[in-house]
Amino acid sequence: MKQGENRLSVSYDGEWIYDIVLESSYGQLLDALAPVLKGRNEKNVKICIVTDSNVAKIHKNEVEEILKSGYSTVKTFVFESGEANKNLNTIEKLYEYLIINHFERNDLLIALGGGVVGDMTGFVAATYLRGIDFVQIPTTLLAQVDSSIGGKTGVDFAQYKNMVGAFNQPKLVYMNLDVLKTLPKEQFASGMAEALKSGLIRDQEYFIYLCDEIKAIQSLEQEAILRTVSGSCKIKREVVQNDPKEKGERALLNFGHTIGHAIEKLSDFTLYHGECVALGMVAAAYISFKSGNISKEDLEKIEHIISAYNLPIRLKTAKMSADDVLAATKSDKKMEDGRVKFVLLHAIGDAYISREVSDEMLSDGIRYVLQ
Ligand SMILES: NC(=O)c1ccc[n+]([C@@H]2O[C@H](COP(=O)([O-])OP(=O)(O)OC[C@H]3O[C@@H](n4cnc5c(N)ncnc54)[C@H](O)[C@@H]3O)[C@@H](O)[C@H]2O)c1
Ligand SMILES: O=C(O)C(=O)C[C@@H](O)[C@H](O)[C@H](O)COP(=O)(O)O
Ligand SMILES: [Zn+2]
Repeated sequence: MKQGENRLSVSYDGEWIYDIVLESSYGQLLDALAPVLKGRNEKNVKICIVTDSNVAKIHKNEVEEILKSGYSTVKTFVFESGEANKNLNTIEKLYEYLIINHFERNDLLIALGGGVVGDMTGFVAATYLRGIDFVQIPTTLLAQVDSSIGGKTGVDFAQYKNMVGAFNQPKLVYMNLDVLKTLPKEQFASGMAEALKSGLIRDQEYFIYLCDEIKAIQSLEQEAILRTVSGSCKIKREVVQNDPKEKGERALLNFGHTIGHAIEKLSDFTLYHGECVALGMVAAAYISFKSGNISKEDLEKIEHIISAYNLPIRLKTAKMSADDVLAATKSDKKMEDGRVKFVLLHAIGDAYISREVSDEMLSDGIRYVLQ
C-alpha cells in the first residue's frame, strides 16, 4: 500500500479526533489500538467485540485472537445479522451483556461488521454509562466507504429509518480491505452505491475513475479497491469535518436517501440500503434533469454506471405505490417546516440542497423508478 494513502486523520475545528487506517490485514491492529488505550492497564481494560452472526463465522476468531494476544479480557457479543435487527431490542441485549460482564466506562467496544453493527455499537457507546469509547472495524464495502466515518449512530424505530440515535465519534477506524473478498456480490454492489454517491455529490474525477475501472474494482484488484475506498473516505471526511452535526452541507451525503429510505422502509428492509440509495439517486438525478440542471446524457450516464455495478435503476413491485413512497418521505429527518430538504445535482460532482422540490416533482421522480 502506498505511503500516506493508508492513514487519514479526521479533525473537528482543527482538533484531531481520530484516524482512519486502511490495511490489507489485521496485522497492524494492536499497533493502531495502542494510542487509543494508552494509559489504560492492558490487564484491567476490558474489550467487547460487537459483531453479527455472519461476520462471527468468518472473521471473529482472527480478530479475537489478535486482541487476546494484547489484552487479557476480550468478550464477544453476537447478534443475528440483518437490518431487521437494527433496533432497540438488540441494543437492550447488548446493554444487558455489558452489565453482566461488568463493563466500565474505561473499557472499550469494538464494532466488527457492516453498517448495522457499526451504527448500533456507536449508539450503545454513546449511551452505556453515559459514554464509553468505541472503535470501528468495518467489514463491508458500505461501512468502509461510508458508515464507519462521521459518527452517525443509531437504530431504526417502528420501521422508521435511523429514527433514534446520536452523533458519537469513534476513537479509531481500522479497515482491513482484504475482508471484502468474503463479501457476497450483492453486498459489494450495495456498498458501491454509496461510493458512487460520494463521487456524484463532490468529485467528478473520482466518479470518472469508478466509471473507468469497473472491472478492476469488481474483481477486487488491490490498487483499485484502495483507490475506491480511500477516495470515498476522503470525500466523506471533508464533508463531516466541515459540518459534523449536519447543520448544513453534511445533508449532501443524503443524496438519494430521501426516496431511498422511503423505499427501504416500504420494502420491510428486504432491499439492501445501497440498492434503495441507488433507486433514490436515479430518482434524484431525474428530478435534477427535469429541473434543468443536468443533461439527458448525464442522467443516462448515471443510470448506466449504477446498473453496471449490479444495482437496480427501476423497481417493479406491487408492494408500494408512488403515493406510498411519497407519504413515507414525510418522516424523513431532513424535513423543515413540513418541507423536505432534497439533494439535487447541478452537475456530476456538484450537489446542492434544495427546499424547492414540490410533492409533484418528488412524485415524478418516484414514478420514474417505480415501474
Ligand atoms: N452511520 C452512517 O453514516 C451510515 C452510512 C451509510 C449506511 N448506514 C447504515 O448502514 C447499514 C447498512 O450497512 P451494510 O450494508 O454494511 O449492512 P450490514 O451491516 O447488514 O452488512 C451486510 C451483510 O454483510 C454481512 N457481512 C459483513 N461483512 C462481511 C464480510 N466481510 N464477509 C461476508 N459477509 C459480511 C453481514 O453479516 C450482513 O449480512 C444500514 O442500516 C444503513 O442505514 C449508516
Ligand atoms: O453520514 C451521513 O451524514 C450520511 O447521510 C450517510 C448516509 O449514507 C447514511 O445512510 C446515513 O445513515 C443517513 O443518515 P440519516 O440521517 O438520513 O438517517
Ligand atoms: Zn446511506
